[in-house]
Amino acid sequence: MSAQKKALLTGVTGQDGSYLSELLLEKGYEVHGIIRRTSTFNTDRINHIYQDPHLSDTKLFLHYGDLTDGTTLRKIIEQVEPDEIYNLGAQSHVRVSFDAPEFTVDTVGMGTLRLLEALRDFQQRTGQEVRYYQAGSSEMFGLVQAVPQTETTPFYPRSPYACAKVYAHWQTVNYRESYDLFACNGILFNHESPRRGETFVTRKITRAIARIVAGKQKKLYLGNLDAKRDWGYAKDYVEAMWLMLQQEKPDDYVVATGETHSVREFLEVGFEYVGLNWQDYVEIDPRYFRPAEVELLLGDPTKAKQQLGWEPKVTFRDLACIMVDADMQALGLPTANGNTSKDVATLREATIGSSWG
Ligand SMILES: Nc1nc2c(ncn2[C@@H]2O[C@H](COP(=O)(O)OP(=O)(O)O[C@H]3O[C@H](CO)[C@@H](O)[C@H](O)[C@@H]3O)[C@@H](O)[C@H]2O)c(=O)[nH]1
Repeated sequence: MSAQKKALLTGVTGQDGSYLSELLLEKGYEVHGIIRRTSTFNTDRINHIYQDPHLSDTKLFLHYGDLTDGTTLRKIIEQVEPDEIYNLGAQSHVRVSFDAPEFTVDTVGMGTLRLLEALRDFQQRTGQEVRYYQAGSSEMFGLVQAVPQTETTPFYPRSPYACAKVYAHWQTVNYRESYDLFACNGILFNHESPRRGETFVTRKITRAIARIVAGKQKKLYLGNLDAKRDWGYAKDYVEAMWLMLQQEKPDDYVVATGETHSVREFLEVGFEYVGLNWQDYVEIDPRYFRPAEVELLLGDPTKAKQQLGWEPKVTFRDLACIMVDADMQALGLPTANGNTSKDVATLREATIGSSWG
């Protein structure tokens, strides 16, 4: 292993990729991210940590590639020789996965297999250990089998996205057991932040609140308000990813807060925070319903707490308020009273992030 650790991330331009890159850079890593070529810039979330690669102290490097392109993944691994790989890339929108199932499964399912194969070959050929983190999802639990959900709760996926995540999960377990790879699955429950893509429900709500306050929007159209999620703060969650790869043995962990709240409750907290009544603004549009819905997610993070020493730090209410404040600030509005200004200051840097879908 080189003196300075090197990490390779897929999904580096996403919410989690940007927070994880910051964390790894703080820890002295050299960070390599794989980005997709797009006709418009897609690096908003990492622009603040990106430096000109010609500078001698550059620590963040970007490589063009894609989870659908195994040859390039191999080339990048050969070139970077990473100590750790974090597979965060995906078509990650559950609703969109019903519209684009093949693409979703190709990136999420086959993409994971391509990466694991490339990693296995590299490790076997060079003898260098590469630790692997697989971004698993609480969506894998799908139709409720038991609550709270733990590492041993059976999966019952309810979307093309979730089916592909289950496939990726078991491939990761299989590669660990078959080839003695240090490969971990993080089963992460929903995690949000001001960098969340605008089409996920929390950010859709907080962005709409700010736009309503600014007079730029009159209505907010949503789907199922009864769905319940275990919502945590993304910055807390990337720490758990890193911790998993620092253990003596590879294993799988649930990462969650242990609390569940409905979409309706998120609306209540967010609108109330700016002194508005959500019922005056929200309308239901069936286009946002899903062919099959996951009604209830509630995780039990006991194993992560005990074995990783990991704790979620941001509560449900604080999370909603942090996100509202950040969206207010992005529109040049004063933030509402009562929020922790430290969090807003830390988060102001990146109220961006457009995920399509
Ligand atoms: N996106 C969206 N969701 C809505 C809306 N109205 C209601 N919802 C409901 O809000 C819940 C949360 O939806 P999302 O924020 O889109 O997230 P998700 O489907 O739970 O998936 C997210 O979390 C997973 C981990 O559990 C991740 O794996 C996945 O990639 C994604 O980040 C779902 O039950 C959805 O039906 C809407 O207008 N838009």
